[in-house]
Amino acid sequence: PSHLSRFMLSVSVGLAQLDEESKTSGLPEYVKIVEVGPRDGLQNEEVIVPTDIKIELINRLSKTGLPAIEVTSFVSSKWVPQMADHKEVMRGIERHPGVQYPVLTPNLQGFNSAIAAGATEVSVFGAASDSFSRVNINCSIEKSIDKFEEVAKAARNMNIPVRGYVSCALGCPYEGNITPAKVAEVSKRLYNLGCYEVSLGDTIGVGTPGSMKRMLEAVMKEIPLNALAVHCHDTYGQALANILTAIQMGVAVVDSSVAGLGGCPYARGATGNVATEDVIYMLNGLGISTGVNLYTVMEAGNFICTALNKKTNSKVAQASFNIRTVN
Ligand SMILES: CC(C)(COP(=O)([O-])OP(=O)([O-])OC[C@H]1O[C@@H](n2cnc3c(N)ncnc32)[C@H](O)[C@@H]1OP(=O)([O-])[O-])[C@@H](O)C(=O)NCCC(=O)NCCSC(=O)C[C@@](C)(O)CC(=O)[O-]
Repeated sequence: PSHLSRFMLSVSVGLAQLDEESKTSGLPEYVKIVEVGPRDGLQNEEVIVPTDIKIELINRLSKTGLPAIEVTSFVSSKWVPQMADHKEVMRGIERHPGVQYPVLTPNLQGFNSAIAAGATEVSVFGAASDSFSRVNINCSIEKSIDKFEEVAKAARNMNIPVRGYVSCALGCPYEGNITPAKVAEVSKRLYNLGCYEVSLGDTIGVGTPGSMKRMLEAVMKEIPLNALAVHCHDTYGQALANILTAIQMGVAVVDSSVAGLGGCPYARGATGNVATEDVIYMLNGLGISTGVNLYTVMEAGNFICTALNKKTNSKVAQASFNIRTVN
């Protein structure tokens, strides 16, 4: 719609000036967005989303300029039936040059299936809470590290990059508070076993800029800043503030989910991830480049929300589509 295009154009006109500002503000000039909607978003839908809809969503996201799209999980379909079509999705998507397509692999069995289906990047997912680890992947933190080491070893032999998640980095649905020291310890172990990047997950969205800052200060003592990402859920409405805090501390990789889809089946009450649209809008406003076209992400969000018959969680998409209705 023309008014929406005009709005986007006016936003982009201001970007050149803002770009100059970000160079002097101490903020990163570029932030990499890792789109997790097709996995973290769709794993939490009550209905099983048809495979062709997932493939179409990923294909649309691939055309937005996003540098990384988490595609699916090679986990047990008894545990997460929503991801049971992992092979078909992995094989069905169009891969665009310059876009990474990571998939979750909790153990060697998942890794081997992922590689057989054509995966070229994998993620292991640990937790800073032993209780959450047991509920989510059926083993202690200690045991999970052994399994991740097996994955990392196999991946190294094949030159497959491995990303690592630390869930419950700002709180656990079963244990409550998690100390920054524990998050730092698990992050360091993932980094040392070969994860090129560690994504710190506020799985239930309870963090605040204060707890984010304290947690990052502890983690940054153990692993390099350029190996850190943040993964914020928006349960308490703090996600953008938490991300801004992380960016101000130098973190330059942010996970987000188109239309704010998401949650974790093993963290009751956890709502969606921060919406990709809202993150891009904020970064655009800060003059930080992402290489991602906001409008086409909104279109992809509109596609999946229409397919799922639900309302977007993105405030930016809601506002933009409201402008359309009003005009
Ligand atoms: C991890 C397992 C598989 C362990 O499950 P397990 O039962 O402990 O595994 P097991 O080794 O004892 O094997 C039992 C059965 O599972 C099968 N199995 C074993 N491994 C696999 C595999 N990789 N793929 C497919 N099947 C597998 C295996 O073949 C066997 O099958 P059976 O003989 O009974 O028919 C299970 O607990 C599981 O699937 N959990 C689901 C984990 C999950 O996907 N959670 C949600 C994502 S995490 C998240 O959302 C947080 C994050 C990442 O977004 C960050 C944040 O927000 O904080």
